[in-house]
Amino acid sequence: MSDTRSERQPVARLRGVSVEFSGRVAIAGVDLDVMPGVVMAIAGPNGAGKSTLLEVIAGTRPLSAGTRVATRAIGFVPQRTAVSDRLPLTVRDVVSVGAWGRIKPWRRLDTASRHAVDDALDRLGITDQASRPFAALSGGQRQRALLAQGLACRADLLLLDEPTTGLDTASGDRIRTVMRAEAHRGVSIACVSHDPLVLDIADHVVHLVDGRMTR
Ligand SMILES: Nc1ncnc2c1ncn2[C@@H]1O[C@H](COP(=O)(O)OP(=O)(O)OP(=O)(O)O)[C@@H](O)[C@H]1O
Repeated sequence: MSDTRSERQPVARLRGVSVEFSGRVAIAGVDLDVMPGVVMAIAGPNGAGKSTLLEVIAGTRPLSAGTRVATRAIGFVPQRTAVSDRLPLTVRDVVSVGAWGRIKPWRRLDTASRHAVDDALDRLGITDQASRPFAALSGGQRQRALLAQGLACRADLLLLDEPTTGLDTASGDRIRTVMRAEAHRGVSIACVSHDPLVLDIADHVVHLVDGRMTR
């Protein structure tokens, strides 16, 4: 997490970033600083380039032009619909994957990692679901488990793709509460969302239209 020296440095900085797919522009000329301890929402119509921008921040999408600098640890929280129903994993297994950055995959978790997993389950209100198969959970519980996985990464920047879309009220409330609490702890949140309640709790909103930031 951020120390005092680096507190006001961006956790990720994009300058003049463009991404094209077969000559078709997905995002164009984006300048963006993601600052520590903020919730930044990324909004815009379908096809505007929101997910592509999230991938650029994550460092998983090659740039056609521009630069990306991100020196701190990044965690990615996928949409529940992007995760297979057939994974033969318990909820605790899914959350434990978040700790794999600090240990080797499938190794026994060390004490600090076990605490991080327990804490993440507790904060998302799914401790009682920990032994159940991930596939047996409701949509809201699955999305909570995936955010818990993100918390277990102990990243400086968490990237979320539509974390509350189509969820029950209690799950949406819990997820937004955890997003704000993480920002309060100094973690930066960048979140693609159409949900007005997420835009309400954001410190700022990046609007994309046809791949360009409009404000
Ligand atoms: N892997 C890919 N190959 C080709 N084109 C792509 C790819 N990924 C995205 N695109 C195109 O890039 C543009 C931006 O897509 P992106 O998924 O980033 O938009 P979005 O705002 O997240 O859309 P949505 O809200 O529908 O998820 C679209 O025209 C899309 O078809």
